[in-house]
Amino acid sequence: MTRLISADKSEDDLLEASLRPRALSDYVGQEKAKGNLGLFIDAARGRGEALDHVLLYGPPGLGKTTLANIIACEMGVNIKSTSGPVIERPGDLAAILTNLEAHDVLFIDEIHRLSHVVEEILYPAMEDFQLDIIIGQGPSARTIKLDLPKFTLVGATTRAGLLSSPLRDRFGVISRLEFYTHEELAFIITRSARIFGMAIAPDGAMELARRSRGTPRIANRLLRRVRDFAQVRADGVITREVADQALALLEIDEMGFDMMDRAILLTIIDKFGGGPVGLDTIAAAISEESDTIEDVYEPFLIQNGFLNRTPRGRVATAAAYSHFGRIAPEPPQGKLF
Ligand SMILES: Nc1ncnc2c1ncn2[C@@H]1O[C@H](COP(=O)(O)OP(=O)(O)OP(=O)(O)O)[C@@H](O)[C@H]1O
Ligand SMILES: [Mg+2]
Repeated sequence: MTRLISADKSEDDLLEASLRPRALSDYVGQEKAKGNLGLFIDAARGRGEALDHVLLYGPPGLGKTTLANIIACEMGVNIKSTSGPVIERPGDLAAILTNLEAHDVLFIDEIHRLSHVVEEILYPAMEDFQLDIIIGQGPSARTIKLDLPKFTLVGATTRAGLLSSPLRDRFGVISRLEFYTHEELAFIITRSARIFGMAIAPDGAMELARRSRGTPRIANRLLRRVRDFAQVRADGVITREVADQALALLEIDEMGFDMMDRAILLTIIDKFGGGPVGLDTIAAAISEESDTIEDVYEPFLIQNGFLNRTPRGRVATAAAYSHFGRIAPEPPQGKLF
């Protein structure tokens, strides 16, 4: 079963390609990343140079791929897109690199999943725009250096922490994408509704925004589900009431939590006395991958103060207890000093 709230891509997100903003000025929010990139893009264009390599990181669905495409568009260059797990051998990367044109953007999604041997090809390519190729085997093997066009590597990852430091150090621009505010999401939802030709009231957009876990991909997905509901059960207009009823039907609560968020928090609270409990233990208890919990669900729960990550494991906060109408255990008395 695919989760409605999941920030992962799924088939119906193909539709979202049509929702992708194409210019930096249409890209809502992320003022810090946008400000930096806008400046560097202007400077690079002014000098007639390739843009410095850019690393974008942040939870899924916040707009890394979108931003990579916008960078190429704003630079007026081509973009070649690939991803870490797809590039299996050094030769695969060499083939991609030698096919680039000057100033092109090479977008590598999930760059933390590049293999070591491939990563090593990337170092001289990023730094000196050179490719070291080994020809032959054994004693007769020799390396030749090939010059590459000056290109821009845009890397995206949900986990900057998993990047090796030599790789991270070769990026001139490192931008972290943040969760969106409700206002920004309402704006994105209204824009998407306009593109899809749907009728949505401002309070309907705001209600969806509030429940989208700070994530545009989820906002767009909820919009489509709620549209179905509005068509069948209401007169087609997405008002606050319609949004509310549709989301209740989809079991998405007022914080935007769905089954999986609830499972994570309630497991910690009910089965492990509020924690601390290790990530792997939680994962086993709810039959979900630790990586998925860490990448997709946790960031939002942590950022909004429902979950804490401590050296001894995950802990449910007082806010989590009160969200589920539970009484938080008293903190140990008299041990503070
Ligand atoms: N700033 C934004 N303004 C408007 N729409 C956005 C913005 N960011 C993302 N979106 C919308 O959200 C969808 C998901 O964005 P995108 O695919 O770029 O996320 P991502 O960070 O690459 O996710 P992943 O980590 O899963 O690859 C896009 O199709 C786009 O429509
Ligand atoms: Mg992406």
